Amino acid sequence: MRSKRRKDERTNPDLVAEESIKKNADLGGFCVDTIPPKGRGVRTEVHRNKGDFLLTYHGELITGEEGNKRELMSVSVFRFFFSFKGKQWCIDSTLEVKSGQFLGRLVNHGKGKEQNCKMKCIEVNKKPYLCLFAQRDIQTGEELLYDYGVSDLPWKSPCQLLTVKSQAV
Ligand SMILES: C[S@@+](CC[C@H](N)C(=O)[O-])C[C@H]1O[C@@H](n2cnc3c(N)ncnc32)[C@H](O)[C@@H]1O
Repeated sequence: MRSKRRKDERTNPDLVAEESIKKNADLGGFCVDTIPPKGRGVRTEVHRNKGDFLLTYHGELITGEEGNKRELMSVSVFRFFFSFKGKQWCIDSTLEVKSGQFLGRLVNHGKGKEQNCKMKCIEVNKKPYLCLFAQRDIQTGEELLYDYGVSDLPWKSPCQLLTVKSQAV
């Protein structure tokens, strides 16, 4: 009975995520790569099974209101807004010095067929944490991609495309 429980703890993705959060360290087996035109991105160095816990979106947990104030002062692509228990929250992962060794913040956006993982909020010690889980099996070397869930992605707007085009001429 006890050994079955231990096995469940090793394989239950939510418990693996909780352990990683408590250890304050990423799981191994991921690497950062430069993936034009996205900049840095994260690849898995080992095969991942559907449902596996992958990485946390590490950063400073602040209220949504505080996150909006910071956005007004300086826009950052490293602020993740979400709701938890009826309140708006933000994880601010802007500072490389504080969050730089954690790779979840570097995972790029992908939608539809290219998306292979999903961000989920889990509660640990009454606090919300954002965690990425595999949405399907992910092959060794694949880039991790999840849907940011935002409609106005700046690099997709016509304005941005025009700028890129005029620079290239
Ligand atoms: C949270 S950061 C991800 C890490 C980032 N690529 C870097 O090098 O620091 C989000 C930013 O990555 C870039 N990005 C993410 N997904 C992208 C995509 N599918 N196509 C182009 N750029 C993307 C955009 O510049 C976006 O503002």
